[in-house]
Amino acid sequence: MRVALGADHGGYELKEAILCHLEKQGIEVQDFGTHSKDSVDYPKYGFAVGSAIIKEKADLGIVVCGTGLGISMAANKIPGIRAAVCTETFSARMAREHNNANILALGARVIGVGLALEIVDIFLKTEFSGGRHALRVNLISDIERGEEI
Ligand SMILES: O=C(CO)[C@H](O)[C@H](O)[C@H](O)COP(=O)(O)O
Repeated sequence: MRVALGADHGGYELKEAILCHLEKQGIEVQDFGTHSKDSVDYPKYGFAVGSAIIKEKADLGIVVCGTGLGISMAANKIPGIRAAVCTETFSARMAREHNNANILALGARVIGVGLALEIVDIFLKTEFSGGRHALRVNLISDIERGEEI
């Protein structure tokens, strides 16, 4: 599995913890920055991670900002990206199982590192269950294409 990782300054420290956690497990990680706590603009990092997924350079993405909100909004502007903000493990599992989310968004000012790493592990190990959920995810794609549903 290849994971694309990105954060703004608010998410920088949690991103570093996630990077270390995933590398310890032998997971291939592409780090799109930011690389310090200096103030930066979160849309650039949401775009970089989302683009890596769409270009098939990574299988799943993880983005982090203060709340997970702004960076997920930016990533979700890319057609084909389904970024889900998760603050607990149940939503992380459902985001993959039911919504086929391809990016996990975390808020470093909302949850602690321990919970964030548990959420990451669950998100990465859960498979999309397809079936009726695939039909619904396809309807999201129809909306992206400007179709009426
Ligand atoms: O985009 C956000 C909110 O949706 C993130 O939490 C940012 O990290 C936050 O807005 C950055 O705020 P700062 O005051 O510039 O550190």
